[in-house]
Amino acid sequence: MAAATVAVDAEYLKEVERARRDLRALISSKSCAPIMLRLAWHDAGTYDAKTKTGGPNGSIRNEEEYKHSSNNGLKIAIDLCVYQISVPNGSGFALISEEVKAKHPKISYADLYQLAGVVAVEVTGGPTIDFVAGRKDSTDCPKEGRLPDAKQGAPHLRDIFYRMGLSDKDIVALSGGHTLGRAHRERSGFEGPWTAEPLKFDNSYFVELLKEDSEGLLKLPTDKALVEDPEFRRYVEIYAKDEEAFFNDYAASHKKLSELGFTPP
Ligand SMILES: C=CC1=C(C)/C(=C/c2[nH]c(Cc3[nH]c(Cc4[nH]c(OC(C)(C)C)c(C)c4C=C)c(C)c3CCC(=O)O)c(CCC(=O)O)c2C)NC1=O
Ligand SMILES: [Fe+3]
Repeated sequence: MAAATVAVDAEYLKEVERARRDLRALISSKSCAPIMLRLAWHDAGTYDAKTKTGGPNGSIRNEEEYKHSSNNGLKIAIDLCVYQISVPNGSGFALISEEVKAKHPKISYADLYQLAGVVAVEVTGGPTIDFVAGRKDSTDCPKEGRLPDAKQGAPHLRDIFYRMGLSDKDIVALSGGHTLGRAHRERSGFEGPWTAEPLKFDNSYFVELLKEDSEGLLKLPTDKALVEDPEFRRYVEIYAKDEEAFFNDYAASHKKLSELGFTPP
């Protein structure tokens, strides 16, 4: 059963562009591009191509799903879709809460989270990613265990990403998203950034992968699998040498992941 879609008329598309502007302001002002990108992936990365369940449907906003241990920390990003504006009130400042979602009630959470992922890559200097609107929200939460386990290696990565309907090239390109952000011990048990500039979207993740370990920089077991497996390594070497090739492949894989199970209206 293909994922249901919301009616996308001219008004909906205008709302999407208004929300894109609000997300640019929010993500830039809060420097929260990495966690917003992770939120978009964790909503989409549950897709099962065989059963056509999970995928980018906003279900991660439900406590049952954001409480999964692989989603530790993501409630911060879910709540960041509510942003606060401080306004003078005579005796000081009052915080008013202006929910991006409340400002744009027509937009589904599913579209909002994927739009946030696209904007997060754009505002940190990454490639422009084509965004097609129309995802419908679902409250069906997949069982825990559909996202990859960082402690495993290449066979596990293939099991998880092939189940989504993605390829070896997608696995390597999407892992390049670790050019942004960092791991937090209290969330995943891992600690630290993957690159020297965790708020800059570039190909430095792949350059670091091909070097010896650098003090203070992280390599997950799943990251190391990308250089240990000869098929994955082919792409790592291309992306480390050619940032444009990485940007092109990343933009295509990002769009694919953000549209798993979704047939654009
Ligand atoms: C390919 C396998 C893969 C694994 C196992 C993975 C695991 C993973 N990713 C991140 C954080 C993490 N991940 C990501 C992008 C990301 N994540 C992700 O893997 C999925 C979703 C499939 C698991 C994809 C496909 C992408 C692609 C863009 C960002 C931007 C951050 C930093 C967030 C922050 O700074 O808070 C953490 C640390 C969480 C924390 O402690 O805050 C871990 C353990 N990321 C991976 O790529
Ligand atoms: Fe990750």
